[in-house]
Amino acid sequence: MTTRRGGEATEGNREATAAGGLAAYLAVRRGTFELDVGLVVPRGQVVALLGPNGAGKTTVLHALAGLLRLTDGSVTLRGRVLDDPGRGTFVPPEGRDLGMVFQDYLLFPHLSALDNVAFGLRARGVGRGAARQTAQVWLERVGVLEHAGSRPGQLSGGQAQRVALARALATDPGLVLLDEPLAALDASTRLEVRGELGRHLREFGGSALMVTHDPLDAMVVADRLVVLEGGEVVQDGSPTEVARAPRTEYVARLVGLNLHRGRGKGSVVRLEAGGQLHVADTLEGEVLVAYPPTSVTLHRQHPEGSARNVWQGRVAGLEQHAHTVRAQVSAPDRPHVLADVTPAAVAELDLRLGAAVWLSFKATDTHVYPG
Ligand SMILES: Nc1ncnc2c1ncn2[C@@H]1O[C@H](COP(=O)(O)OP(=O)(O)OP(=O)(O)O)[C@@H](O)[C@H]1O
Repeated sequence: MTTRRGGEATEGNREATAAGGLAAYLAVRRGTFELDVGLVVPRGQVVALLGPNGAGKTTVLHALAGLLRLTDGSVTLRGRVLDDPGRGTFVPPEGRDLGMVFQDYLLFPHLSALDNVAFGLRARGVGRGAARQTAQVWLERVGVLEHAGSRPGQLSGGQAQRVALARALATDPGLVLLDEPLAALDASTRLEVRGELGRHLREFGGSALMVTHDPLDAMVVADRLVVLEGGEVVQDGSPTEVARAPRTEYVARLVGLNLHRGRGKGSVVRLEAGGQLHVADTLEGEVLVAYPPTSVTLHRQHPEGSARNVWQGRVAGLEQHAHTVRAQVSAPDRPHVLADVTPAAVAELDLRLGAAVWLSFKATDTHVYPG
């Protein structure tokens, strides 16, 4: 084990052990892919793990669950070492103090909802009566007690999801792992379950880690977002921090902002992709500049007015987003810019792929922060 890795793990361990949570340093090699992630989740905290396809989210879950062995690093939960290849420690999945709500981790079809929830407790040696009693409490807590006697086949998606959550939490695990727990639900059920999920995960008494592709699920359910790209953590912060100051193009798209990298000097930022921006905050050196697509206006002629950032490009993409149209404007030696316009403006400006347009936005609509 390298010193750096050992050092990080020890520091994380100390923090999370004090709070009874999860401290992990995960190094996993799978063919050419390398995961290299430090993760501390105190008890009572819900972390959403986000990232593009192939970023390593499932690898993290599987490594924590013991379904995949670490190449290097360690996993400590509630002060107990679960995995540490350097010391030859490995606790198999069934010996870990975990609850799982995986997309493919289905309820047992032949058992009632009550027996599904009681199953995990029975497997941990709890007597039949006590297990069923605890299961009942949990079904009530997640709001599906009236379906206690139903088999999974008789439950709706939302009800089955609640039973799966009750099953995962009933054993009082130190950590619950969730893999896209809301993905299979229809829009209105999702809205309802999304609101409750965060509360249950914060209140059950352990740490929670949820993989999701949906930024809204992450923002509403989680206290903290951890974003992975290429097997590494590229951003870690509260939903508000991440939404306000994305650090990569992927995160910027996720939270719906334009993001450019550049070098600040006074109130001007010279952009890496070419050109320069006028900004309101002055920051010297490597910076990131973010601004919302709603602040960008498109014109057919060179615009009049006070906006300081103006250049010409061509429409390179048009996408319908609820009640607006998101246009991508590209120009040689300039960064791509997203602009939200109304369908009426699309018609009025005769916006179509390849059309020449001027874009403009104000210096005061930009947010500049260290890059
Ligand atoms: N069995 C395997 N053998 C070798 N490489 C693998 C294996 N499974 C996954 N990988 C590689 O590991 C990387 C991370 O995969 P992982 O499934 O963890 O990503 P993910 O973030 O969960 O992606 P998605 O959002 O698509 O589910 C990918 O590049 C993938 O090609």
